[in-house]
Amino acid sequence: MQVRLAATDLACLRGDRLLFRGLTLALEPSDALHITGANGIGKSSLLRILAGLLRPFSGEVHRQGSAALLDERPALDPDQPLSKALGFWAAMDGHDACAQVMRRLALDDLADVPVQYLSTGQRKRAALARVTLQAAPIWLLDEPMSGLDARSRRLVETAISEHCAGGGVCAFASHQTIDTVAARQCELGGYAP
Ligand SMILES: Nc1ncnc2c1ncn2[C@@H]1O[C@H](COP(=O)(O)OP(=O)(O)OP(=O)(O)O)[C@@H](O)[C@H]1O
Repeated sequence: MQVRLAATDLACLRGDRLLFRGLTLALEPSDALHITGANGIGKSSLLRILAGLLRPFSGEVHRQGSAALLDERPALDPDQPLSKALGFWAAMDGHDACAQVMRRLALDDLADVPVQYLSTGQRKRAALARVTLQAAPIWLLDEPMSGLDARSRRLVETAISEHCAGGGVCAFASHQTIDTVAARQCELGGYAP
């Protein structure tokens, strides 16, 4: 799999606040990066910069391969049953792996439940299903473990380790460790001018 995610000398300004600067990273196939730091330090901002959704104040991002971002907005139609909401995106992405991905994330029993009625943990697994269906080699996951019970946590950990074992890369922001991957650490410490 041709995949690489690199960033050079990144700085991020939000409002009038410089969140971080001088951040350089490079992820090769099968690499995982665990982004840590206090609330508001800039983890989500960094993931959005890496995804190409937010312009860095300075520095550059290079992506070889497409990226899928998991954040609070999974872009699943709230009025549709989960299988149809996911199926829409699977069709857009040109494959029919929906049932298989739902099974792997233990979502089959929720196939007929409208997205808006999913619980926090169910919604998180549904969002990861959406990311999985994108078949992008670069995963950018914002708090993939928050709100999950032990069983869901294992499912998500397995999905991430399988993605990396298959040659994908994964950068994730989390206050929790993910036991199944040997992730490098990127601690955002804040910038004191
Ligand atoms: N659109 C915006 N304009 C100005 N400031 C913003 C904007 N979006 C976020 N911020 C600020 O940028 C800072 C970093 O936010 P970010 O969501 O990246 O932090 P985080 O490390 O992911 O936090 P958490 O752990 O709470 O999720 C916060 O102080 C936030 O208020």
